[in-house]
Amino acid sequence: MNYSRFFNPTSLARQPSAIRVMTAIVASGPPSLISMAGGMPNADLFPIHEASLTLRDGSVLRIPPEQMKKALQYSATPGLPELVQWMKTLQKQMHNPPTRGISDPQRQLDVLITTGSQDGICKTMEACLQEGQNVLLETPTYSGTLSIVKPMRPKMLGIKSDKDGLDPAHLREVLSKWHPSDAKDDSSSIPRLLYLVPNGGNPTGAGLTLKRKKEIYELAQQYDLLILEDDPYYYLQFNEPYIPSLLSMDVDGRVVRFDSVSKLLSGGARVGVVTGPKAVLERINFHMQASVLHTSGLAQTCILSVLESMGQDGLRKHAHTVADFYLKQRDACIAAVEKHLTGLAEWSVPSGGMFLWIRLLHVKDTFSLITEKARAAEVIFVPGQAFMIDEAAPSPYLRASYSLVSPADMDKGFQRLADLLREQSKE
Ligand SMILES: Cc1ncc(COP(=O)(O)O)c(CNc2cc3ccccc3n(O)c2=O)c1O
Repeated sequence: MNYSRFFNPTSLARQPSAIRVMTAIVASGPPSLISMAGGMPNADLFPIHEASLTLRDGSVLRIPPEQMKKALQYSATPGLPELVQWMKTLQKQMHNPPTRGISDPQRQLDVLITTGSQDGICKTMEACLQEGQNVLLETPTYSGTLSIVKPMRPKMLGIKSDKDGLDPAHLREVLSKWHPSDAKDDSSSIPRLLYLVPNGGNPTGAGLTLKRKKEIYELAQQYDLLILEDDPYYYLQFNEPYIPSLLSMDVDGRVVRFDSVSKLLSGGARVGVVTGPKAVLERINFHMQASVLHTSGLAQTCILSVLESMGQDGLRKHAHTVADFYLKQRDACIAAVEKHLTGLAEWSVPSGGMFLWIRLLHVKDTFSLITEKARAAEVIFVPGQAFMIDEAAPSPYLRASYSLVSPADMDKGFQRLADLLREQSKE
């Protein structure tokens, strides 16, 4: 793999920050090392001395003084070593990535803690994209990624998707404009990056089938694409066994995977996990050294304490409990739309995640309906335009999230939407 072809000049210009290099040396040095290098504050002066976390099951996790000192002090950019190691073990267990132990230092698998997977995606896009460059994005897709990508003004090539996720046939059709050999020509306009959400799609709730993942991976090999596998809903798949990830089939080191603790443990802790080839994670690491230095040590420590108390099996058990909750919520949501929107809208039943993607049958564009009339009727959704590459184009879609609302309120909410649609059709 020639990774340099994926990075823009700004990313290639990034070098290790001197301060972060010193921090790493101090952290790994012998106790006899006398360091007057890092401008670190004296942690003995920090007012927070220790903490305890009471979990819902009544157990109490202690963060003792020595661990609290580390949590409150500056720490390594890639993440607290113990948390990085925990995540490496989890990724091995869940995905068994083929690049885990390979000798090639560029392709060898690595793990990095970011401030939410959002920041991992952001820094990866900021390392790779250039104005006017072709980039492949599933469509519709996560509005947060579109807000990262659009200001960089690449040429966004939307790849169609359906209830089974991104359509490999359309990906093949779009790529057929080039020849695989163009990937060896630096001056070629051939796309180099593919972004997708494989499970519990946002906004669609769609899940990529294994067959499609294999086809997508083969196309990525043929055209030398880097695949950004944005997968915060992996553990919110409603069917088991989980469909194997693209990371699990990544023999080349071309998959950069984004996981998140947001849907299982805490969204506000802002802890994400990037897993992928060292050559790519190094670029993100250098960018973090210049931006945030590292993700909050306190947040990482709290998450690590919970994970260590759960263990890998406990986390999977917790994930099943969470997925079961969202499955019940999904079923209540489907019951409500079947009751109120049959004949007025159409939808596919989500295979994971927390979103239902609804197409209104007699509405050209949902934007004003939702932001004005639905709001007045005291029910709110997200208009489809938010998930489109061309946000100016009318969209008959809306995204409903069933994560927070009770089944009774879902029923009321869709009743209000149905009344609105019937009112509108009389106009
Ligand atoms: C596909 C995909 N990739 C990455 C992320 C970011 O996850 P994180 O940074 O690891 O927490 C997300 C989070 N999506 C949303 C978050 C959110 C937060 C407050 C309010 C609304 C929100 N809505 O609507 C969302 O869709 C996602 O869906």
